Amino acid sequence: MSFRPYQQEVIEKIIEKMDRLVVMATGSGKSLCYQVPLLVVKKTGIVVSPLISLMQDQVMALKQRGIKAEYLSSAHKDYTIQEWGHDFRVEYKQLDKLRGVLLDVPYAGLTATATEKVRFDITNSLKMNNPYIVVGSFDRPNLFYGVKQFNRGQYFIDELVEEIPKEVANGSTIIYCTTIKDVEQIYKSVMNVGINAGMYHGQMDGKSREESHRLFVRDEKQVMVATIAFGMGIDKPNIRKVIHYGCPKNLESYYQESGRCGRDGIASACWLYYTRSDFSKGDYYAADLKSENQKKTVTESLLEAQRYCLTATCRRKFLLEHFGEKFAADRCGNCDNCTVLRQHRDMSKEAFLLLACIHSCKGRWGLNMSIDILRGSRAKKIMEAQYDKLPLHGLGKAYQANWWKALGHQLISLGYLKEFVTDVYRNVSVSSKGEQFLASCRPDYQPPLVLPLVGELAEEETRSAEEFKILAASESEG
Ligand SMILES: Nc1ncnc2c1ncn2[C@@H]1O[C@H](COP(=O)(O)OP(=O)(O)OP(=O)(O)O)[C@@H](O)[C@H]1O
Repeated sequence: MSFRPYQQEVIEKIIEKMDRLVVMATGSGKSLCYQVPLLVVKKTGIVVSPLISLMQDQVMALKQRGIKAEYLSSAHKDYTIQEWGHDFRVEYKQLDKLRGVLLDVPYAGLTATATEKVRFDITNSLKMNNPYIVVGSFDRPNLFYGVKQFNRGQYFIDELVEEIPKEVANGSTIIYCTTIKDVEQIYKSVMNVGINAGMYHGQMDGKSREESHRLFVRDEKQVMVATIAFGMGIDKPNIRKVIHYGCPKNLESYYQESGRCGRDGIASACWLYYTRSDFSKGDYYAADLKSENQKKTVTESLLEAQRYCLTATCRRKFLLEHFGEKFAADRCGNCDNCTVLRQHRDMSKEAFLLLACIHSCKGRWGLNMSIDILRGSRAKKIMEAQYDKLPLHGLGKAYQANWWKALGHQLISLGYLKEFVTDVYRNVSVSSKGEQFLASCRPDYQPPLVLPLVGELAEEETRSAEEFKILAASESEG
């Protein structure tokens, strides 16, 4: 066996008793970096893990190789660290106390998703002494990334189940759900079509979870339907598909969970299915949080996950840049946005209306307000602000609200609009690029703005575009 990038140097440094911080992609082989030094120096190591399933997985794999290992876990609760991306886990901050007990023992922090701020927090909180820091690429080139919009209901579940390979030889699949109720429903549907599936969530007792995990790892269950309790650290080489049924709360979780896919390096796919209501769960996620700052962070993180779902540009580039890694090309050629041929259309007129309306609202509202104005709403808040008097009021009736939202999100992802969080509210304003576009427009002329028809923009496109043309013509005649 030869080492993978960084492994040898990291192993050597720990043997030299240097503290280390290792940030390497999912599936890149971080475990070896702390396991091998212990075997070489023949000493016991303490591994602190954030998830019970991760401990089970590691202990199981070590025992299979004849290495003595045990785990101690909290009795009932499955800890997850969704906040990993923005804040270093509070309990982990206490690990520096071990410094006074375990003298002359090197510390190693290993993660797949730490941003620069979190790296600093880790080395600081663990009082790392002149740590050796390794930051590898986050890219997983063999993974295909794709996103689809869905509407809740049995019809969609049947469609989703159809996409699961029926042959065990085709590898296994994980379906991540956002609620236990969804896990149970999808599990039932998968079993109904004769696919041998397992289930894993935090309300199952420890024994059933362990059994379910074991059967999946041994290929006795072909599909695992799970909440994110079955997440980080699951190391099964032949997972060919990771499906997210519902948008995750943040991209750190998404990267970790989708990172279970294709760990043997063979081409595999990560599909994320979102439904629009997923994006309004920010309040729910933030409900238990005390500080305004934490609430804002959760809202912003969900917003970033929403942007990932709605972007029409390269998904890999988007993900990598989220983690602060520059991806030189504009297209990776291995995501839906880079490979699917999409219809395009000149949306200059519609973009002009939306930008002009948002401009009139002066960044004081979210996207929905401008859409309501364009669609001619006479709701109280519109009348109170006298937005019904704007010349744009009602000019966008021909399109559904969701169509306008999809256009708005495209304009955000292309930099014509900026969405930002104030308190916990999401406001939208016109960016300088959008201002430039507006400056080049007149009511009867807009320079071409050709956009791909993604998601809801593609739906009802022909009918609405025709109606819009008729409406626009009658407005200009009148
Ligand atoms: N040098 C190597 N040669 C071959 N296989 C390796 C090597 N290093 C690690 N692996 C294998 O790669 C897989 C992924 O390794 P590991 O579980 O340590 O990844 P990780 O970096 O901890 O990922 P994650 O952050 O996603 O949990 C494992 O199956 C491991 O056995």
